[in-house]
Amino acid sequence: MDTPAVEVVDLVKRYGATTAVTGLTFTARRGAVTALLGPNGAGKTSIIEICEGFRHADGGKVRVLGLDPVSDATELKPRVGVMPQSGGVPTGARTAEWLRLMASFHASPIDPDVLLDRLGLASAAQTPFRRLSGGQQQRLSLACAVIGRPELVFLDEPTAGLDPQARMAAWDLVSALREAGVAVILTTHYMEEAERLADHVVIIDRGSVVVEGTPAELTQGRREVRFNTDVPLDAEALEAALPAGSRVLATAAGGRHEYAVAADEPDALGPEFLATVTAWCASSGVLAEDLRVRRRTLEDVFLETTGRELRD
Ligand SMILES: Nc1ncnc2c1ncn2[C@@H]1O[C@H](COP(=O)(O)OP(=O)(O)OP(=O)(O)O)[C@@H](O)[C@H]1O
Repeated sequence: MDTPAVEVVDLVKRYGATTAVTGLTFTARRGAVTALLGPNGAGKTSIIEICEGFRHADGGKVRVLGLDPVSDATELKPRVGVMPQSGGVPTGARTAEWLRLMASFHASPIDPDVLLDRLGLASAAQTPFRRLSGGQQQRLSLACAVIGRPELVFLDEPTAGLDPQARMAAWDLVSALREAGVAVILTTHYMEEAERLADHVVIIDRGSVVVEGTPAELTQGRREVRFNTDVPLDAEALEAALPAGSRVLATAAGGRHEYAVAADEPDALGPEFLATVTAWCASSGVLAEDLRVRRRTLEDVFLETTGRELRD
């Protein structure tokens, strides 16, 4: 049981001329939720599908529960739960019937009726897959991934498109799996989801890890000063007055000029830093309104490490 749930070392994946994963390394612990975050096209699905044994790597090492996902696929299959992004359920299959069939392939499955109830699918038990709403189809896929009580489950965007109630139910299920000692590898575009569920967050951009840690480690000590003014400021001059590595982000909205000022290092934004900002404003004859020091969220860290420009 000492081997990690997933160990990825120097992973490389190419599609023709595109290198989607460029020497990526991370480890996911057993009994923990590991979230892979990244902008569109960062390489998350490629990594997950290689770990699931659905795609071949072009370089590096991947071990899942200590085994090779391709050559040990038969041994891994009953121990690993997979939630396919596009359902994987025949269109005519009825919800409960399909889940019972999936349960029959496992030695000690979760009771299908309990799972249907838990995921709010009891009223759709007799409905064929094609008549389920998108959110119901998504929840049935999630149920299929966990029905066999896997040691490890891969969830690729499990709550994409779910309404808030269904998302909550999915979060409760993921938390319950973790409590039961299951390792969960999750991709998501919802930062709140990662912040709530993940023990470890790996932020990926352009096929490599840009930063990783617990949500607390990634956000701890990281603060920013926000304020707005009715006249534009010389942001470069403010930046020059602050300790090296500080950044001033300016945006204009509703006739106001808004500023977010951040320090480079965690804990660098203290009382003196704040005093420097307000003194600079005073010397420029500018009143900083709605001034506040706020803790930065995982979303702030994500945008800072992966940039703000749109991806393809
Ligand atoms: N089968 C394929 N053939 C060619 N290129 C592909 C293929 N699958 C993925 N890619 C490319 O590899 C890169 C990584 O894609 P991937 O789907 O792994 O990213 P992702 O992080 O999961 O993105 P998203 O958040 O949009 O789901 C992208 O540039 C994508 O266009």
